[in-house]
Amino acid sequence: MHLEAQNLCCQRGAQILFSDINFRLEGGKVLLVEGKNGAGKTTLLKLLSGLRRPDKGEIKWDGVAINAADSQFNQQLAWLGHQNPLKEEQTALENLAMLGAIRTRNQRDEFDALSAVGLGRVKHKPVKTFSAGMKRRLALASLLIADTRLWILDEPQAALDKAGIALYEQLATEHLKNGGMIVMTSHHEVAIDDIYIQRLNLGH
Ligand SMILES: Nc1ncnc2c1ncn2[C@@H]1O[C@H](COP(=O)(O)OP(=O)(O)OP(=O)(O)O)[C@@H](O)[C@H]1O
Repeated sequence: MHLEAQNLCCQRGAQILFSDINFRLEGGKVLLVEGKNGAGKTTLLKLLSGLRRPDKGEIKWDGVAINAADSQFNQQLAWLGHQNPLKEEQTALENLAMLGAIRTRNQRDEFDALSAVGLGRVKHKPVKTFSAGMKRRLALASLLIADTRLWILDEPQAALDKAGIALYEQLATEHLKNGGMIVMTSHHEVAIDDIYIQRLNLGH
């Protein structure tokens, strides 16, 4: 499986954010999308997730346009934006069950995923009692129960402490070792082995 972008262009108002973006991402690779504040990283991730259409160019999953009727793209995608898709009144376990229901599941259960991100002891607590870092950990747990090849993650490490960042890097590396792919942004260096890394700099 592979994700491919061909001659992508995106305009916002009169401003051309980026043009002629090309890449091909294979299993076992992470694409680090780099660039300053406002360079268009989030916008590019939204295009790649199918949440927004490019002004020009094509995005293909295994050679098929991601918005084509016969595309397998949506079954293979786990998207995590800036904001955590969590319900404040519900517990960690309830939130994870809800997030699990919207994606193809793997064999891992919610309890195991919550333990893996260090939230095992607060699984029955409502999310409104969580810190920002705990909420991000919970959002990341949703990736662990999904059977999706591609993770597209906008600043997955935001709000995480040092241990949380290391945990994310470890989970990401496991996903890559299993043949998964990741597209992500980060304003910090990401400690994932160079052999997995592909970079895309949006300049500006
Ligand atoms: N809803 C919107 N309407 C109009 N312009 C927008 C909107 N959202 C973003 N923009 C513009 O698009 C540009 C790119 O924004 P984007 O969020 O993709 O950048 P980014 O690289 O992710 O930034 P950051 O590092 O701050 O997260 C910015 O110049 C911004 O002003």
